[in-house]
Amino acid sequence: MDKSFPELRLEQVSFRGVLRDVSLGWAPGHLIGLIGPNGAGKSTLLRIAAGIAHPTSGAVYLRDKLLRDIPPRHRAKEMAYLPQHVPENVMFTVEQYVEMGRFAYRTAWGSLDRESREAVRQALNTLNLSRYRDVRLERLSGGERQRAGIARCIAQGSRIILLDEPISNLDLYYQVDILKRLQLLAHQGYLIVVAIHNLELAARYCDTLVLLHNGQVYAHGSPPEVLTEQALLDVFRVPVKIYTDPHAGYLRVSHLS
Ligand SMILES: Nc1ncnc2c1ncn2[C@@H]1O[C@H](COP(=O)(O)OP(=O)(O)OP(=O)(O)O)[C@@H](O)[C@H]1O
Repeated sequence: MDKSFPELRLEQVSFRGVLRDVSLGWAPGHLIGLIGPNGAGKSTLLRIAAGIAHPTSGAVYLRDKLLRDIPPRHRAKEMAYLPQHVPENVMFTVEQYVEMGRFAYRTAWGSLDRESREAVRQALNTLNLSRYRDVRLERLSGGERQRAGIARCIAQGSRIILLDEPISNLDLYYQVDILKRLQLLAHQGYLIVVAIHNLELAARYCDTLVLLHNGQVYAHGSPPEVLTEQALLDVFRVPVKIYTDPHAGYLRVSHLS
């Protein structure tokens, strides 16, 4: 497939005054960072892109098909979605929870095939959760539970992965580890979209950033194109200095207030 062909497309999407006339298109092979202040509409946009909420006007397309016309089981083979909060009070073990990511592949008897069991094993391993496989989700720490959510999405095996603040509860090691893994997956041909508040990590690992402000796209492009001092002042109301770290070579965002 032509990598520049938008796999997932939002066309003039509006939602109850929360999103206004949002048009975006993303191709496989990219890690996209969705940034913006609290209440800007990031979660709403991801829910709409995942087909969990429907736009009040406009449309979402997965390649040439309207997303809302694709049955849930087929959609699950195409895209995975991690909500902002992984449920706490559930009785399932970590393994059972990650297995739910494979629901589209369950046999008519509800069992998992070999490929699914292997996908679950690998995802638990990748997220360093193998030793918790028989522990109930409610017994995990916030960060461990978030990693279980990411494991469930990765186990799903779909080429589009939408993650709402996947690193918000993670320690520094896992923040970097997860972003590196997502970047690698994206560059192997996945389309990955993450809502993220850490602007420096977003700049470092994402190929493209979308800056949302009051439900509209304020800027969309490469990290240096989007992260400008004026844009951050306009959107976050914080004066910042943006510069390239002379030692690391990465963008730094320094608060001036
Ligand atoms: N179903 C809904 N109907 C109407 N308004 C909603 C709905 N869901 C969310 N909102 C409102 O939309 C706004 C944007 O919410 P959203 O969760 O998308 O923001 P966000 O950018 O993800 O914020 P945060 O960084 O705090 O997670 C909020 O003011 C919220 O109250």
